[in-house]
Amino acid sequence: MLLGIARLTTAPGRTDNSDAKFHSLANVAADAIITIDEHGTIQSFNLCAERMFGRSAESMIGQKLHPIIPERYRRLHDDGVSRVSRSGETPFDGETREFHALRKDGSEFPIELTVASWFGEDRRLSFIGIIRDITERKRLEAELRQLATTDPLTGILNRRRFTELTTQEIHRAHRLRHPLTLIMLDIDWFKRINDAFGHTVGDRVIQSLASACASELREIDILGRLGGEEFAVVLPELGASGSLEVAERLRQKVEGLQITLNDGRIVRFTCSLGVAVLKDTDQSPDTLLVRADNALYRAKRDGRNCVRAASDS
Ligand SMILES: Nc1nc2c(ncn2[C@@H]2O[C@H](COP(=O)(O)OP(=O)(O)OP(=O)(O)O)[C@@H](O)[C@H]2O)c(=O)[nH]1
Repeated sequence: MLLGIARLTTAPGRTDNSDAKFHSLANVAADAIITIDEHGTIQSFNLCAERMFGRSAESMIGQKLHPIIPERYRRLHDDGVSRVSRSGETPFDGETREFHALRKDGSEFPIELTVASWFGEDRRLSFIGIIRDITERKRLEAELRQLATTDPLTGILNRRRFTELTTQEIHRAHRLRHPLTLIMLDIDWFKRINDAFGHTVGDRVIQSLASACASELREIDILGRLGGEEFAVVLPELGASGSLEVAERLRQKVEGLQITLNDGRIVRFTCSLGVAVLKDTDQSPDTLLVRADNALYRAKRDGRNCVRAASDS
């Protein structure tokens, strides 16, 4: 749109002053607007750019853009400007892309940049960059991603994200012909804990179990809360015996946990675990989860606070 200013036709009987129009528009714009010549030298730097980068127009006009570009991208920028100037082709014209920019205090922030270019009356190429600070948008995106993937009570993966990552791991294990196992874990007599001590204490039990399990697992393991007092762990690269050992370690760890209430009472709890090994026929987490759930059911039936393997593991 701003590019069009240079080409605006003027109503009959009125004189045009494109420069004045450009500057008055640029200075009320909510985005930073910077123009550079074919050598990458700044020609104009609007008020919003001054605020965004913490630099005055006076100090920037006549300089290169380097002070507002993080050092690692400067070379790339210079090469891009000289390539475009040489060829006269402007591949990003009108496109909006995301980059990082630099404030005077050295802090980096994400921006969205739209570039347009035009040939002046002297046939020289100029560029205009419209820059939007997208820090807030990025923060909200990260927050949304966090909400969509984690369980708010424990901070571990929610069922949806656990299923997504497990699906990826299953495909990887099949492709590489590597082992993979899944453990299902369920707190024993959890309803009694809620009934005896209240929901808030029940929540603390769930939280302490989640963080205890997370601390026992490797970086590559996937821990998720499937719902209520039910959890699952995927152990890539581990076969039946290795995962039975991990499950037994988790069982002992949970058995050793305790929560001290304000009145000094101590709450202890246990969990039951079911282990299933990935088979060639498992194409999604569903069938693996069913076998682990059957093993978990046997652990409950066999008196709880124990580990059982799926019959074919
Ligand atoms: N405090 C709390 N309780 C929950 C939450 N989600 C589910 N529950 C409770 O978890 C309890 C699950 O009880 P059951 O499925 O009967 O199982 P259990 O009492 O653990 O018995 P077993 O699994 O057979 O050992 C129910 O009372 C639910 O209300 C939660 O987020 N917080």
